[in-house]
Amino acid sequence: MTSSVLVLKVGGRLLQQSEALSALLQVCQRIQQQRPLLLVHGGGEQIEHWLQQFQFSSTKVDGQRVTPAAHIPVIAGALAGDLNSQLVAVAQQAGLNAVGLTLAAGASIRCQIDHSRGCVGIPEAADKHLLETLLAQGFTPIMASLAQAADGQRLNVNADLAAAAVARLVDGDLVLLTDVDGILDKQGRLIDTINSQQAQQLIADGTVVGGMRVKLDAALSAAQHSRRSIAVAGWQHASNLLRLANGEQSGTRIQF
Ligand SMILES: Nc1ncnc2c1ncn2[C@@H]1O[C@H](COP(=O)(O)OP(=O)(O)O)[C@@H](O)[C@H]1O
Ligand SMILES: CC(=O)N[C@@H](CCC(=O)OP(=O)(O)O)C(=O)O
Repeated sequence: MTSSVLVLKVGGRLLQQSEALSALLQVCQRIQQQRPLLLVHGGGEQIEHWLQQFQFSSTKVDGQRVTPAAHIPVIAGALAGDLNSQLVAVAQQAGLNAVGLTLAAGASIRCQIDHSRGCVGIPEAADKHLLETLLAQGFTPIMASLAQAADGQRLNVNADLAAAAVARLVDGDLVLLTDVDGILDKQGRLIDTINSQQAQQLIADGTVVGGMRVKLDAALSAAQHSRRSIAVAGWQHASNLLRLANGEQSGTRIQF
């Protein structure tokens, strides 16, 4: 049994699949009996939908959303309001003592502003006191990928980068769950392991693009920093997560 924290990132598409979500959170509840668990979530598709409802058009550059200040109330409503409270509710139904937070809670994560994209944060580990306190008391923090700058400006943060910063903060193992089985090669076959050189090649030759490119960057920097491998795996089969939590292989392992 390991006592290191498991940091699990889930994206917006999982939150639209109620059966898969509740199956996954039941597995989370079993894992939480063995080791501290923390969730970080995104919600890219829901943000897209909410922005359209408010007649805003939105673009991404290299997998990350360009975020004018006028979009922030809508994004905060989607991420920290609707999705976070939904995830907390499902987690509590599964028996977890879940606490909904943003990255800004307890000044856990601080951000530089990515001025090229507007109100977007580049997250860094900052203060672990709040998360360590919650984890030590058996709570399961569930963090929405919304942060703030030093001047209090709220910032939209890519959830994979957010999860990597949180994993660094709590010195945890990082699992990035997504809607595909892992990172696929040009023929659509699952790649078992990727090292730093292979990652650069997969990005340079256009095999890994968009959201998966951000995920691979996040995983690589987390692996290099923690000197541990990082998993990118699918959420479709909740048993995958149990295997990963037990140190077994599932999906793609990003090596340092
Ligand atoms: N080489 C690749 N292997 C797998 N998925 C890829 C690859 N390149 C791009 N993608 C895309 O990345 C998506 C996952 O990233 P993203 O949409 O950001 O998901 P999430 O919401 O889980 O973070 C996949 O659904 C797929 O369309
Ligand atoms: C800056 C940036 O790109 N922020 C993301 C935050 C949500 C996210 O990352 O959601 P998924 O995990 O579902 O992709 C966005 O606005 O889509």
